Amino acid sequence: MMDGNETKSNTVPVVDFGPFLDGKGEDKQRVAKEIDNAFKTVGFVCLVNYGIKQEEVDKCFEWSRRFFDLPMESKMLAPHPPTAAHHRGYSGVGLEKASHSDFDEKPHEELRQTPDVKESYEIGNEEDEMQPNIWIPEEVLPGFRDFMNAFFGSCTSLTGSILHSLALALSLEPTRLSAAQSRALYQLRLLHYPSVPASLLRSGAATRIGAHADFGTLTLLFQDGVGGLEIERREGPDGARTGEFVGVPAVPGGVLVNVGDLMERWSNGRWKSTVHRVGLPPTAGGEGGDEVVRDRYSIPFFSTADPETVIECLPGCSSEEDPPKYEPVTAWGYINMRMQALYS
Ligand SMILES: O=C(O)CCC(=O)C(=O)O
Ligand SMILES: [Fe+2]
Repeated sequence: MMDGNETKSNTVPVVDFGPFLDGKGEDKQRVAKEIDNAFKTVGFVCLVNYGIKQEEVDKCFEWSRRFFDLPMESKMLAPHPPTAAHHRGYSGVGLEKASHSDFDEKPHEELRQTPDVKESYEIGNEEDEMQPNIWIPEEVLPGFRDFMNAFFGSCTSLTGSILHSLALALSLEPTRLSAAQSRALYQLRLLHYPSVPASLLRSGAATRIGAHADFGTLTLLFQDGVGGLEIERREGPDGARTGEFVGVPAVPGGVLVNVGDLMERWSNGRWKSTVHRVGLPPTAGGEGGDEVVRDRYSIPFFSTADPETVIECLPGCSSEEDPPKYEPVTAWGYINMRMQALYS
């Protein structure tokens, strides 16, 4: 449950999603308000009882481990294409560099000097003809593809339920937001951050994932217990930015959900897309030690609106004092512009 104190100290509010999935009208309304509040002030919420069994999440982490444990030549049977436009398959350490939400070439070039020590595997909707999946051959990891497709379905369904709750918070038709994401052109990402000397992360010579905001509407983020995720602290009822980062420890049985830039835009800034990064876990030893930080796995699931959707201020998100701040843009035009910045 969220309360005022938690918001002030800016830990990510923990919300029990069970009553939204199974409860009556007033339960749904209460949960919707809690999520609305978390997105207004922090930009992140941690859901428990969210309808995907922990067993299924654990299995996904196991498959991820098995995938990344494969020899390089096997992983390279499903290589990420050299272009940003087709974002599927395996990327080795140092290939992708997260960037902040500006598109200025110069700072981005400088940012690229600091490598992200991570490898990733991107999976999309099997129906997505624009970006077909790039699987490793079935015999290399039998069952992997079926499992990932099923997990993709579970995450899609959870995303739909969260969108229903957000529509409720705005007093809109329950399907007002989910209908704009009906094609589920989403992205499931397996991430592995190999172990790395703590000194490199501490000095900034390397990062795990640099500070960035997500592009889409909502991201689900499953973390293991290693730690190191940090989000920019926001304060006050309008979630003002502070430029300071705070750690977000994993909550057992919880999934993080965060707002992306497209959703911030759609909601006219009501829901905040908060900058986050992964660095040195708080448990890493003291200054100057030569210890190695153990490897870390995480599983983000990125959702976005259907490409042709025009993203313009949602009903209930503007007023006379707070008129629409952004030009209408199609989801496709917006995401494309952001993807170019990643691999350029
Ligand atoms: O690994 C994490 O916990 C965060 C990953 C992330 O922010 C991303 O892939 O966009
Ligand atoms: Fe992210």
